[in-house]
Amino acid sequence: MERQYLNLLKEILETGADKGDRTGTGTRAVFGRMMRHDLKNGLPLLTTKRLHIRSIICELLWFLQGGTNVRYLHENKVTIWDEWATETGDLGPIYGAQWRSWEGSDGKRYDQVAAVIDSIRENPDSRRHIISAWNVALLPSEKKSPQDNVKDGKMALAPCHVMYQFQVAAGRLSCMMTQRSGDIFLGIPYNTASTALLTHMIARQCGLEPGEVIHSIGDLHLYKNHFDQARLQLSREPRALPGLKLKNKPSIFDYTLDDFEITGYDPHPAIAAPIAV
Ligand SMILES: Nc1nc(=O)c2c([nH]1)NC[C@@H]1CN(c3ccc(C(=O)N[C@@H](CCC(=O)O)C(=O)O)cc3)CN21
Ligand SMILES: O=c1ccn([C@H]2C[C@H](O)[C@@H](COP(=O)(O)O)O2)c(=O)[nH]1
Repeated sequence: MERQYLNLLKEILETGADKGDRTGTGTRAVFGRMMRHDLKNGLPLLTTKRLHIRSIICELLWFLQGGTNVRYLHENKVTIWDEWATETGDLGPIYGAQWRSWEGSDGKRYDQVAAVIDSIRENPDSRRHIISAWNVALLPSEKKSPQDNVKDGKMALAPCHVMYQFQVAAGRLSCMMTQRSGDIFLGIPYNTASTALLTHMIARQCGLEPGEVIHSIGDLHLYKNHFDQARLQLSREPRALPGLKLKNKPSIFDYTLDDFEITGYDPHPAIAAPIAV
């Protein structure tokens, strides 16, 4: 499980192509990789460094509420989106807006999360259980700052985790998440864990067992100022995966932080790294 992650980290360091990027930091990158995590083996949280699980859960709850302002994150002492927000805390129509209220050309608002739960319940065999954030009309300009994009009514950042596709088979719900761009040291561990939590939550709402999380990534990169941290992490041995105890709730939109209990998480210490803005 975690070996897949460590192997990708090693592959990028040893064989990746050096390339520039929007943030000006510089990266070493590969293109088109996949990790698979069977949720029956545990919650896919890294153990070779401690992850700040409260940030991951709160960010997911914020998306599920349709949140696009850092206010809710701040109320929970989560600061991971601060660098991209305007002075009023706004991030434009990012994930939360697209998941819960995608504006159609007919002027109607579409709740993709509620719709995907309905479709999984009513037509489990469908191959169209999808939540997409790639709303072309609202993509930001790479030539402008996140804050200027928000002022133009655009997203602060283009969606990275672009699409979630669910499949029901043999009573299990699996999710393939497609990510166009992945910061392997800081972003990817959050994205894998978040997708696993979302899969558990939707499975519970639909009376299904959680299946696999398949994480597919386009440009997968290690920022140049994360090389030493990556080497330190590669020197560590993975430990047993933690478990998740999730409360039952009438609706997926009723969850709060207290409804998640992570059991048996015994990671190596956290490794600090600067975020590329
Ligand atoms: N360059 C970059 N990488 C990302 O992963 C990323 C972005 N930008 N922009 C939008 C969001 C914000 N995300 C973030 C932002 C910060 C951390 C971070 O600094 N994590 C620390 C702990 C900090 C905390 O949770 O309070 C870590 O050690 O994991 C992680 C993901 C993921 N996304
Ligand atoms: O959930 C997320 C959000 C962002 N990232 C990373 C991937 C890139 O390093 C940057 C985004 O920059 P782009 O120039 O828009 O690709 O943020 C992530 O890994 N996970």
